Amino acid sequence: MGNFYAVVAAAGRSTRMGRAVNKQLLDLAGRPVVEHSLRALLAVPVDGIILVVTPGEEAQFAGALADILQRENIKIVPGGASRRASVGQGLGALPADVELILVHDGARPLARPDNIRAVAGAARRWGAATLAVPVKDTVKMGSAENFVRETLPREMLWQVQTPQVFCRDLLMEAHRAAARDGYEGTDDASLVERLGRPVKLVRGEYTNIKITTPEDFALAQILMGSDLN
Ligand SMILES: Nc1ccn([C@@H]2O[C@H](COP(=O)(O)OP(=O)(O)OP(=O)(O)O)[C@@H](O)[C@H]2O)c(=O)n1
Ligand SMILES: C[C@](O)(CO)[C@H](O)COP(=O)(O)O
Repeated sequence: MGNFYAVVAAAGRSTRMGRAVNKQLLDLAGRPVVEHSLRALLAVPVDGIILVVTPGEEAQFAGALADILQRENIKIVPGGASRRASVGQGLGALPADVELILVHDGARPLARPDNIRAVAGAARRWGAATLAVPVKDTVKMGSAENFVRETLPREMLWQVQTPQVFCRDLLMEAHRAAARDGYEGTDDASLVERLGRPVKLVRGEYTNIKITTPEDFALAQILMGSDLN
């Protein structure tokens, strides 16, 4: 298949990290968090990356990533008020001839190139695919008063990650429909699901964590220096 581009969403506010600086610019093993995410994609390889950052932080990202930006085909664009809007901004900056689109969180620095190749292969076959891992804990649905309503069937539950990969036309249609309907969702796969189209689950690694809270960052520091990822 033709051009394979990535959109990396890095335009969040890092509220749950509770730090003044964008979590994607924190130093993780000598590099900004987001640089690890970019390097994993470039190793796949992808043909180019649109890096979506918080409006007003473009210069900060450009400075922190100066070396890699000089060497690689990476374009920085400002994001939007929600993750869906930010990815939408990234989609708008893609070249016209892109056929396969990968969407990744800038805050997932531990994605492995072999897993990324696997999810891209599944998207080529099925149209849409996401990395995911089977849920390990028992998951219960709670009521508003915190009483258990239901124990969900664990053998069918997956914890969904990024990268998620899509054929261009399908992802574009899903984003147009979501924007039209005011549907935000928490990932891109859910925008495709609501069109009634299949999304293939590709088993990834438990180490592909998203840095959301300070304990995630501490865990990422441990994992980065270990042979577990
Ligand atoms: N308007 C937004 C919101 C989120 N993201 C990105 O989507 C990914 C997943 O979001 P999350 O981890 O929730 O990041 P934040 O929104 O920054 O976190 P918080 O909710 O704690 O503020 C992150 O890489 C984040 O930068 C984005 O590009 N644009
Ligand atoms: C896209 C994602 O990382 C898949 O797990 C996740 O849904 C992002 O959610 P968040 O609420 O924006 O952290």
